[in-house]
Amino acid sequence: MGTAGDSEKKPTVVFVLGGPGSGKGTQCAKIVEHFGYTHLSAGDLLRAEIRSGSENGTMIQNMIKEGKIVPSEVTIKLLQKAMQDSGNDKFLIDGFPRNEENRAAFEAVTKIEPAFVLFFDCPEEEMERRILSRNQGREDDNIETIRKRFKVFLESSLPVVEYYESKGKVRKVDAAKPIDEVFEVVKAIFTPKDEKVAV
Ligand SMILES: Nc1ncnc2c1ncn2[C@@H]1O[C@H](COP(=O)(O)OP(=O)(O)OP(=O)(O)O)[C@@H](O)[C@H]1O
Ligand SMILES: Nc1ccn([C@@H]2O[C@H](COP(=O)(O)O)[C@@H](O)[C@H]2O)c(=O)n1
Ligand SMILES: [Mg+2]
Repeated sequence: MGTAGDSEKKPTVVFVLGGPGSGKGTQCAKIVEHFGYTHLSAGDLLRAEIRSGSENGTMIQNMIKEGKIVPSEVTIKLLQKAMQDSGNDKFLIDGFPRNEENRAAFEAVTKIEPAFVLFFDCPEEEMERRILSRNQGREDDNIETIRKRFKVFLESSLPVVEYYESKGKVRKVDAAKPIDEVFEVVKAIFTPKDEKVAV
């Protein structure tokens, strides 16, 4: 991945946002299969950092348990390294930016603007149902932390979506539908205009 001032082409970045349990990871896996992007989940990178025994591990673990947002500096370093290591030039960045600090810091450090923001819109009751039946052993998938995550989403993450909406960059998808129906809509968003079949 290039840095500011490099002549090399900037990577394509799509931010994938939506409430906890809205289906970001599920849909990203399908986009990867069909469109050749590399999927980087900020939450997964933070969890891997805890497992690696890093000096930030305890801080990250405590913040995730509380549903709080880890300082941008930490998350952006992990994202940059994963982008470099991938060898790809197009990325789905899932669960980031989660607040205004994440957004501004990523832009300042990488000088990358997202191509667009894929936003999964889903009612809270449906997201809660999905998380409580997810069974992936996540320490934050308990009702107490889920409620905190919903609060952070409303107060800190939705304003980021609104910021990109004001720039005309948001592609909003109804995420309450079954997985394959959601993906039909997502597929149309990623399919280049000249490849779309007229009906
Ligand atoms: N459209 C859907 N309909 C029903 N269940 C779904 C749908 N999309 C995802 N799920 C299920 O809901 C759960 C949460 O999905 P997923 O992990 O993709 O959400 P997420 O947005 O990445 O959540 P988080 O923000 O907590 O990481 C998973 O068990 C997944 O299989
Ligand atoms: N930009 C981010 C993304 C995530 N976190 C922390 O990880 C938790 C889980 O994130 P998921 O996307 O996997 O649900 C999240 O609740 C935050 O605690 C973060 O700090 N910054
Ligand atoms: Mg996820």
